[in-house]
Amino acid sequence: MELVHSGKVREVYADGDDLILVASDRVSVYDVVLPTPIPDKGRILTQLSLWWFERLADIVPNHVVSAADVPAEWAGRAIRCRRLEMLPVECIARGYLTGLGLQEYRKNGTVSGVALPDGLTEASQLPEPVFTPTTKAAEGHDEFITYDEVASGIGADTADRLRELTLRIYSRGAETAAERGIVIADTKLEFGRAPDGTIVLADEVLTPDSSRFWPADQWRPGQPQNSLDKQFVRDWSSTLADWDRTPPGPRIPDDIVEATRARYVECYERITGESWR
Ligand SMILES: C[C@H](c1ccccc1)n1cc(-c2ncnc(N)c2C#N)cn1
Repeated sequence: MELVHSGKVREVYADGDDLILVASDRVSVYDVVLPTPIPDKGRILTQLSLWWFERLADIVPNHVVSAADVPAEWAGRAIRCRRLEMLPVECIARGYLTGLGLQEYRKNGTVSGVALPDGLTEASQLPEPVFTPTTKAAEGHDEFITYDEVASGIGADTADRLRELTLRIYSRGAETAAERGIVIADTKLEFGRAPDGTIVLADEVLTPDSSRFWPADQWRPGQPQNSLDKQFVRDWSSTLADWDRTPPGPRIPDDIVEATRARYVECYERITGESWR
């Protein structure tokens, strides 16, 4: 099986006409992959994606061929998916302002060309979710692009469809999570085009790796929010005086690994209502 794409925490292999998307147990903080695996992280996030794909099928078709027909060594953390012509846009929906979106807003009062109200601050909830696409930068951080730039790149109809789908999927996810005490502040989606031209939801969907998950009962606009999944690792890593946040990073202590694993289990169980087995 040929490796065709490698990301910080996932790989894509070619298998005949299909692809196999494999999620590892690696965790990345501050864009650095740490050397200590979080047991079951890959399985938990893969099963969460599958749960969302099923519940979003009324909104958009997806790329899943099979979650079972994958090599045994990757059982539970790999998805056989149909090969699509991926669209060159990171489709980001934001319901809250933070991260690079907040930085862009503070510079221009807009994000991806979308004007936002004055007076917003760290973790402000936006009046309504906004589509803030970025490019897929080969190196470094993705760049914000305007909706018009997306349209000039892939056509107005496709751009309109991506915006509509991104916002509908985010709203469905955010509403579902809010009922379970979780704020999904933003999410990144990727779409591809099937041979018949249909726009298909690909990649992973509404996971803590592709989205910001915050505990709703701790939401306090005006300050950085705790990440539901990664906060233990972030807090631990910020205590390290001698790590300059460059790879490979220090080994994560066992207690932080276990607490982080428990948070991924909690994300899965609270969102799906199912016990992690
Ligand atoms: C961004 C993502 C990625 C994942 C994991 C590691 C590095 C990159 N990726 C997805 C495809 C892709 N290509 C064609 N058809 C598809 N159905 C998919 C999917 N999903 C290529 N890359």
